[in-house]
Order: sequence, then structure tokens, then C-alpha cells
Amino acid sequence: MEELLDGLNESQQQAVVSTEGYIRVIAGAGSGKTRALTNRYAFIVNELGVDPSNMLSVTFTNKAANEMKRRVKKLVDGEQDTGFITTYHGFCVRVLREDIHRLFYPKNFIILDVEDQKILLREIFEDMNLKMNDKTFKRILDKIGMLKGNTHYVQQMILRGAMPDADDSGDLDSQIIQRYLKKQKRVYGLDFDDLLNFTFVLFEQYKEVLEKWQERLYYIQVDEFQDSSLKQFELVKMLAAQHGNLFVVGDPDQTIYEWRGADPKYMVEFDSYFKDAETIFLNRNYRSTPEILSLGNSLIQKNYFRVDKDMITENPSGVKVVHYHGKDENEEAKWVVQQIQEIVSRDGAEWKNIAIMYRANYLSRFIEQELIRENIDYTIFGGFKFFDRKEIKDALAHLRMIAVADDLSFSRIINVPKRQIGKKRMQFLRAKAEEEGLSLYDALKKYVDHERLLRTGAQSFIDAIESLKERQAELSVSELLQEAMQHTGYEAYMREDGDQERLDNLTELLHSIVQYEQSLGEDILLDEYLQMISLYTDDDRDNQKDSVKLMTIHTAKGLEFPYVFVVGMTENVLPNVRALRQRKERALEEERRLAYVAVTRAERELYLTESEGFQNGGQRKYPSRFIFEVNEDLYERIGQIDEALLEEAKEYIRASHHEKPIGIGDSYAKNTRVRHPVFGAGTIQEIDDKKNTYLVFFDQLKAPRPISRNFKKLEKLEE
Ligand SMILES: Nc1ncnc2c1ncn2[C@@H]1O[C@H](COP(=O)(O)OP(=O)(O)OP(=O)(O)O)[C@@H](O)[C@H]1O
Ligand SMILES: [Mg+2]
Repeated sequence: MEELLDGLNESQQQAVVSTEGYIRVIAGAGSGKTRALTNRYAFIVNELGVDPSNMLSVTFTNKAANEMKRRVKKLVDGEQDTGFITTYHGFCVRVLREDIHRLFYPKNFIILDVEDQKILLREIFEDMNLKMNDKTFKRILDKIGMLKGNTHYVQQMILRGAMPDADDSGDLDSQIIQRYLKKQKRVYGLDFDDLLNFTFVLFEQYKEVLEKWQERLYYIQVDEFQDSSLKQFELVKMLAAQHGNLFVVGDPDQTIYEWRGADPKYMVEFDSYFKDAETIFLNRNYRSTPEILSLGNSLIQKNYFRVDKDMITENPSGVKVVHYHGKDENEEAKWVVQQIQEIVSRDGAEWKNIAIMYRANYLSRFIEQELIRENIDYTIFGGFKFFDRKEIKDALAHLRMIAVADDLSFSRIINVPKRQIGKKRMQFLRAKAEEEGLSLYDALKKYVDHERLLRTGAQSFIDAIESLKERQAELSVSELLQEAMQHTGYEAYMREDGDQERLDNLTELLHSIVQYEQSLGEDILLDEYLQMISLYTDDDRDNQKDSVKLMTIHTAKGLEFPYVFVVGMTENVLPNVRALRQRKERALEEERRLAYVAVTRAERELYLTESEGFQNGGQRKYPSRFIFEVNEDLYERIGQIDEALLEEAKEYIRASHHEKPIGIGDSYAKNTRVRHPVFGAGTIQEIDDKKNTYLVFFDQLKAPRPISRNFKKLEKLEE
């Protein structure tokens, strides 16, 4: 027990031992929330004797889950099952694998990602003889996302048997969407939205299923709770209702997924949802130097919709934060890379101690080019899209053919390499499958001798898959994959193609499976492997390689690095142009939180860089307003920057007017003379922060009046 509490401060210790009831920990970045949560898990296992299968720990990414598993394994004795350290989606998959049969879905349903969704849509467009392009896809996908904003549609999908034929009475988009749902059902595919929705419906309709899970999960804890959506909140609330032990940690200032439905209010108003809730604050930062911490604080204080937290640190003082300004993108990239080389030679730092972060994926390119030129090894989290790559998806589709032979995997690879099964023959197969309620693969097997399928490679494909199916039990997953690649001719096709990178990626996939098998110390079942892999996103590939890490700020959530470069700190990039276009303070504040997340990842040194030039559409590039907003004493400026440019930038930022509550930055001080459109001139007598009002004594009135600080028409009188 000592071990679990040792090295934690008092508030953290309190968090660790507060096992019963509803508890929230609110604290700023780097204050040891995740560490407390991890130790609490171990505490409950070691000191309360609770089996890990009775405890759910929700993390934000698979990467975070893996990291927590790794740490927990060190803290608890023996080989414990840590399967319930997972993401919301991962948890839903576990529930559904166990209980989805109640909704007439098979346990080996497949999980669809955006690529898969596109494939299904493409088929629908083909069937309907419609033209498609990226924009249409996106529109339909957005509409599907909207439809899945609530759970009503689930009823339609879980009706026993096939879904009724698409109702062609609605407008074109809704016809497409109807067909899409039907197709999804045919392949027993669930997308990420469905995972949550199906779990909800399952719990709602089958009380005994809900009770079973409630009963099982004595303790529930959630990291990064500020980014939970309503549905996710409802889910943990529902699960905790039986035992009443819910522990959440988070930092409202790090909410960066509002655009995807996250709402920090479940964190902020936790005590109104749970009457006896306890709150623990942590106020000591262990991550960063005082210089970095002050800069972060100075930045986030500009947000209006927040509760101020006082963070202190006892870490030794370090160097000042740097703002570097380059004459163009090249200069910016060169400087960053040069600086990195210097850090390594000066401090003997490892490459992996250095992270480069940016607002959007495309921004990695100019840095990458320079890193390549200088022969510096780097890894991209997020943008790499390993599992989105065609060859990887194809390879996995082969495995799925062996395991489930679903239509989606079938369509993916039946004609890769070419087996003379093109559009026409596919339409024939689809029609047969539809008529007879068969999967496409079964239809192919049945009609392989049909004249429409003569002179195709169908038979040899079937032979390859069938022989692998037979030997599934005796081969490990990596062996299965290897053989599948050979027997189906996929590997030969790749070789002919001559794209070395693709071959390397295939090897890398094989390698990762072997590694996984080794880390388990036993062979993993094909079904299990496919299940796990389908939840992978790019961010999750564990990469311990000693290389510079590149990632978007969203991906960097929860992580920390000794040296951090935030590049492309340009107005219209961070803050993002879409947020600025909305002209809403809320949207801008989310961008500011994003900048805050970025700067608070740094432990020792922090560099904010940007450069001159022009943006798409010819707009001149200016340094981000977030650089101007922080107190100038808190950073040092390197690189040539003209005073004139600085002035121009400030003017440009001022001009992009916001519907901003007065009070941010330019609020009026006490005793300011103001003019009101109705009451005329007056003087601000008091400021009520709580009610967010000025108490104004108007010259013409007898008593002071409270006026909202958000009231835009209260002008300052220049006197
Ligand atoms: N009591 C402590 N003593 C020394 N180091 C600590 C202590 N608590 C946490 N740390 C270290 O401080 C760093 C930040 O901790 P952690 O990642 O848990 O913070 P966090 O609050 O979860 O941050 P974020 O909001 O960014 O997720 C980690 O390196 C952690 O090991
Ligand atoms: Mg954390």
C-alpha cells in the first residue's frame, strides 16, 4: 500500500483511497490526474481485493489504455486481466460481443470505419446509377451521423430477419441512407456511433442485461472526463447506478472535442447530477517548468467560460519559452530542425523526447521534408494512417474472409488481384445474394459454375479461402496471414506492382502480429485479433522507436514530452479558420483550449513557431492571436519580425470582430465612462464577476443599474 501512495501528494492520496461513492477530481494539466487514477486502480485491486474484471477504467484513446495497462501491470501482482481498461467504444464492443445476440446480431459482427462506410456507399451509388464524389460522400456520411445522433433508428436495424426493402418515397439522400442501413445490416456491420447506440438499446430493452453489467462493475473510473459526450455520460451513469461508485478525473480547460459532442458540463456540474458527490482538487503541476506553466496559465485565462484554477509548481526554473518567426515556411522548418539537432547534441536528449505538434495533419509535410533532408528519423502519430492504407485493409480483409466471409471484405478483395470479376459480375452476384438471402461469398460458391462466372479466377479464390478455413485451428494468426497472402496471389500482385513501401507495410503488419502474439505468450484466436484490430486507430500503434514524434494537438492529449515544438502558430490555422468564421466566442475558446493542451504537453522546453507567406486564397499569414495574448514577458522572440508586420497582424486580428462577451481582455475597468443607447452616459461603479454585470451609475438616473457585460452596445466614452 505504501508503494501505491508513496510519491503522491496528499490530494492525490485522497483520490486514490476514495473508492466509494461519486467522486470527481478537477485539476489542470500535468497535475497527476492520470497517475492518481492509475494508482487508484491498483489500490482497489491490491488493497480492497477486488478482481480487475469487476472494475471499468475508461480512457480516451487506445494508446492511453495501453499505457495504463502497462503501468497497472507493474503495480498489481501476478497476471491480472486488464481487459476492462479500455475506451468507451472498446467497452461497448465487449458488451456487444457478449450480448448482441439479443438484438439478432451475431457476436462476430464487424466494425466499420469510414473507409468501409465509403465502400458500402459506393456500391449503393453504383446500384442506383448515381455519380459520386468526395463531397457527396461527406454529405451523406454527415447525414448518417446526424441520424445516429439518437437511438431511434436502431429499432429498424434490429428487427429480426432482413430489413424491409428501401422505401423509395423520400428524397434522394434519404433513399440512399435507407439503403445504407440495409446494407449495413446485411454485413452485420456496426460503425462507431452504432457501438454506443446498440449498447444503449440493449441496456434499455433488456433490463437483465443491464443488471448483469451493473452487478459486475463495482467500480467505474473515467479519465479525461471533460471530453465525454451526453451518451457517454449516460452510459457510465447507468452502469454506476447499482453500486454507486463512479470516479472521474478531468480538466475543463482541456475540452477539445466539443465539435464532436463533448460537453464539459458533466464534469463541471457533476455535483448536481450526483447529490453526495465529493470533489478533489489538485493544484500542483509536476510536468512543466514554471516558465511553461505561466505561459499556459496566461493563455487559458483569456477564456471567459471557465473557472479559474490556481496552479503552482515546485519544479526548478528552466529556460524561457521561445516564439520563433520565420520569413517563410522553409525557414521555419529549417530552424525547427536545427534547434532539434542542437537539443540533442547539447542535452544529449533522445530523439523520442522531442515532439512536434500542429493544428492539422497537412502541416506535417513541410517539417517532414526538412527532417528527411537532415536524415532524422521521425514517426507520425495520427497522420500515418497505417490501418487506413489500402494494402493493410486488403490484408485484413483476407483474414476476415477466413473468419466470417462478410460481404464487405469480399467486395474489397475478390478482384484484387484481377480475377475478371468486375462491375457486371458483381452486380449479378449481388442480385443472387439478395434474392436468396446469401452472403456474396456463398453466392459465389453456389454459382461458380454459372455461365456468367466462367473464365474467372473465382474457383481458385474459393479454394484458397476454403483451405485456410480448414487449417484455421492449427495455424497462428501470423501464419494464416502469410499463407493467405501467398495462396490468393495477393503478395505476388504486390510484388509485381513494385511498390516497396506497400510491401514494407505488409511486413510491418505481420511483424506487429508476431509481436503481439509474443507479448501474450500464446497464440491469439483469429476472431479476437480481428476484434482488437478493428478498434485500432492510427494513434495507437505503440511506437517506442527512438525518433522525433509528430502529431496533431488532438492526438497529443494526455501525453508529455521534454521538448515540444508547436509549429504553424498562424492566425487562421490556430485558431482555425472555421472557428473564426463562426464568429462565436465558444468556437474560438475551443481553439484556445487546443493551444493550451499543446503548450501544457511540454516538460522542459517549449517553442512556438510560425512564418510569413500567404494562405490559400491569398491571405497574408500573421502570427496567431494566441501569441499576442500571452504576457510578452513570458516568452522571448527569435527571428526577424518587423514592427510594421506586428502592427498589421494586430490590426487584422482586431478587425476579425467577434461576438465576444465584453470582459475578455478588453473589459471595462471600474470608473470607466460609458455610453448606453437608452440611458445615455454613465460611470461604472462596480463590477459583479459572479453575475457578469457592471453596476453603472447613469447621469440621468437616480440609482445605479446592472448592465450585462455581454451587452455589446455599451460603448466606452473617450474623454
Ligand atoms: N506526486 C507526484 N510526484 C512526482 N511526479 C508526479 C506526481 N504526480 C504526477 N507526477 C508526474 O507528473 C506528470 C504528469 O502527470 P499526469 O500525466 O498524471 O498528469 P495529468 O493531470 O493526467 O495531465 P493531463 O491533464 O495533461 O492529462 C507525469 O510525468 C507524472 O508521472
Ligand atoms: Mg492525464
